[in-house]
This record gives sequence, structure tokens and C-alpha cells, in this order.
Amino acid sequence: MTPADLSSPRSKAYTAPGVLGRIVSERTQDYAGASFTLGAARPRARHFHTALAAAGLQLIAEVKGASPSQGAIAKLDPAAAALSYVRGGASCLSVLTEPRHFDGSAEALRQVVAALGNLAVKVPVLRKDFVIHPKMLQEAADWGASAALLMVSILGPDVGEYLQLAHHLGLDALVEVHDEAELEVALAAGAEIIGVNNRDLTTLKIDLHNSPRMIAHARAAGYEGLLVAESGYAMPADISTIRRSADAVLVGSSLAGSGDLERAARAILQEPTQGEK
Ligand SMILES: O=P(O)(O)OC[C@@H](O)[C@@H](O)c1c[nH]c2ccccc12
Repeated sequence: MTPADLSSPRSKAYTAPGVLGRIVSERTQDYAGASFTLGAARPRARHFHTALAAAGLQLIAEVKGASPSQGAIAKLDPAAAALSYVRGGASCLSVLTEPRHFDGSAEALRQVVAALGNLAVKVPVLRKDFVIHPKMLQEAADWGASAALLMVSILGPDVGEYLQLAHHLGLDALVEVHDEAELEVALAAGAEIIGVNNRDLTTLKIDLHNSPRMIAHARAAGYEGLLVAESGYAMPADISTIRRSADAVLVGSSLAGSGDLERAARAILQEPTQGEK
């Protein structure tokens, strides 16, 4: 694919079933008039990839003020929340920028990037949104994110073009899948980092067996990239099914709603003692 092709997805209107479909159509309207011009390639720092590739299970902690399944979770100060998560051991941050259902904003992402910029260690930030337009990736790069979420449930096979665009803009991409068919698409697209969502975003139901099952599928198919288990983790025992197979775990609601973000982040990664398993 030539860089000129990367601007082609802009005119597409994506659709999806259920709750996901509603959010996709809202985001499509939000970006209907957005202009996007492909600039020169930006260098890829690969900070997000590097952080997740470190030895042991890594924590991506999410700044999440609300969700469609829970409604309001907590009133968070994004910068303070991010610093608490890092003190608790998070190696990456995820920041929702979707405004209507997740209480996210561009400002929240910018504030987190600024707060983390003062630290001695680089803590990369993921833009968490429902990407349906190339402009959203350009924004992520401009706002200082290291990575962006790309959902196969929305983009289908176009995820390959979006992946190339993310890389062109200097971003890593977390390519999210939920089932086998989506995993095939992510693998064919050449995803370097695949996230398996335990939540079915069309029904909002959680199945904690989904990540271990899909991670096993990916490895059996010969995938050697990074794998992230996503959603529904509330206590250390929940993590046991993916502790030795996933590279990272993405946790939002249970941390954000805990009242003590640092302690909750530290606790979730703790190996439970025998009796608790
Ligand atoms: O709050 P939880 O259950 O810990 O989940 C975090 C994260 O996985 C979830 O927010 C998420 C995963 N994929 C998404 C796509 C869009 C919006 C949100 C998400």
C-alpha cells in the first residue's frame, strides 16, 4: 500500500449491531465534516509496544469516568488518576476520549500526557475511542498519545489500512478482537499488538473465558506478537487465567471506581495466595 492510499477510508460509513452500533453512528456524525491530509511519515518511537513487551504481565490502567454498562463510575481528575496508576505499577495508561458514554475528552488525554511527561520513566498513553475516521488517529498523534485502539468489530478488513496509517503517524495500534473471525482479520492485517475483549460490545456481556481461549487460538495459529486481555477484571483471582499467557491486562472500571487508584492498581496484579485461587 502506498501512503496515498491511507487517506481512502475517510468516506466510509461503518455500521455495527447493538450498543456498539449506536456509538459508531454518533462518532461517524461527529467526524462527518473532519478534514484529513496525510502528512509526512512521523518516526515510530514504539513506546507502547516496548512497555508491553517487558518481562512479566504488564498493567494498562484505564482512565474511565463512565461506561454504557455501569453509567457513572467516578469523577476522576485524569492527571491525578494517571499518576496514581503509575505509582501503583501501571506501565501504560489508556484514556477514553469518547464523550457521551464514557465521559472522555481530548482534554483528559492531553492532561494525562502532560502529567506523565514530567516523570523519569516513559509511560505511554493509548487513545481509547471508536475510530471510524483517519482524523482520529492524527488527533491521537497530535495530542501526544503513543498508541490508538483499532476495533475489528467496527473496521473489519479496513483495519489493515488503519494500522498502516497509525504506523505512518508514528503510533502503535492495539487491534481489538472479540471472536475467532475477528482474530483472523487482525492476524491477516499484520497486527503487532492484539487485544482480546472479554466484553461483547453489542450486548455488553462479559465472559472472562474469552481472553484465555482467544489467546490460545492466536498462539496456535503461530502469532508471535503481543497479546492483551481486556475488560471485566476486578480482583487478582480473575487474572489467574491469563497471567502466564497474556503480555498485558487492560483494567478500567474496577480501578477507577475503587476510591484508591494506586492501591487498586497494585492489588490487581498481585498473585493470589493458594487458597484464593
Ligand atoms: O472497565 P473494564 O471492564 O476493566 O474494561 C476496560 C477496557 O477493556 C474497556 O474499557 C474497553 C475495551 N475495549 C473497548 C472499546 C471501547 C470502549 C471501551 C473498551
